[in-house]
Amino acid sequence: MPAQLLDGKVLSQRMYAAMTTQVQELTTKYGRPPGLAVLMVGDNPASAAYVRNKERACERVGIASFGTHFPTDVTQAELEQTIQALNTDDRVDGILVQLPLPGNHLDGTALLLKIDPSKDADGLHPDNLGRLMRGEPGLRSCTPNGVMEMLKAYDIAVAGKKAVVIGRSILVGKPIALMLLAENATVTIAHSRTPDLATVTQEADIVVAAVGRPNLVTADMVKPGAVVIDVGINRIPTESGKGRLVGDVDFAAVESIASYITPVPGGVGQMTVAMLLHNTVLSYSRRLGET
Ligand SMILES: Nc1nc2c(c(=O)[nH]1)N[C@@H](CN(C=O)c1ccc(C(=O)N[C@@H](CCC(=O)O)C(=O)O)cc1)CN2
Ligand SMILES: [Mg+2]
Repeated sequence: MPAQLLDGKVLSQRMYAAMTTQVQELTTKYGRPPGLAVLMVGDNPASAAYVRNKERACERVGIASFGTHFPTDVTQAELEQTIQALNTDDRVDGILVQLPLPGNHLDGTALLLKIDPSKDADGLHPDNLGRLMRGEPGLRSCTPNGVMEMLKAYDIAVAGKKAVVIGRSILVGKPIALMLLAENATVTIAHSRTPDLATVTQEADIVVAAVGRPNLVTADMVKPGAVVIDVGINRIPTESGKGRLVGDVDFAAVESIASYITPVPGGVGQMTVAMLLHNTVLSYSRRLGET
């Protein structure tokens, strides 16, 4: 029997519907909508598309967006001043810097440190990452939080399960490992220096692939009945020249072995934007003393 799809499209639509009502009520109560500021530098086409998706999603649920687009040669000081101004702008509840930054002249970590942690919609400030590590409330990073939301929505038990996370990035690998641990999974983090990756993943009840390499996870690496979460986003060339989006998992082969699997597109990526909006509303609510 093929695996059941974990449908990020359906789940994110459901979240948007609920958020639309919530945002309407909050806007009436407090006299202003929640606001999200996205800083985009340069013109990487994929980043521009993600930023457009974020702005469209905000518009759909009634969140105000304050997008700022900078040329590639913007200075670090100019970006830091913009962040400082957004920190004190009462219309803004969430701030994020779209990644990756172009060139080598900008220090992304230094920019993140400038964001007021209570407005850190991406959950990437060390304060929020530290809160995650300590199990304290804070803003959680969007993609990992979206994965946890998917597992919850499909009633997939995590406690007591063996989870293998492939990838150790600060954006996905490390935070998802901590979130699975917080839900009492036994977590292994594998990476490019892990010898014999297949032996490690074959043990897993839950596999999370977050590396950015097409077909990294093949059928022989997956235990029958495992839950497979594909966080990879890889655009591969096609004859038409348009390119095709694939994840890190050989979907066609793994689908017949796993119990649940996320598609790409239409899986985790959809949840990333939904969780960003969720964080913006959460930050607004906390800043106004709602929660
Ligand atoms: N500051 C940040 N930068 C980046 C993040 C992030 O969370 N914060 N994540 C990625 C890019 N990203 C959001 O920024 C993102 C990636 C993918 C999707 C998505 O909806 N994917 C769709 C397919 C879309 C397509 O066809 O290209 C899907 O999987 O269905 C949304 C957001 C790196 N940078
Ligand atoms: Mg996806």
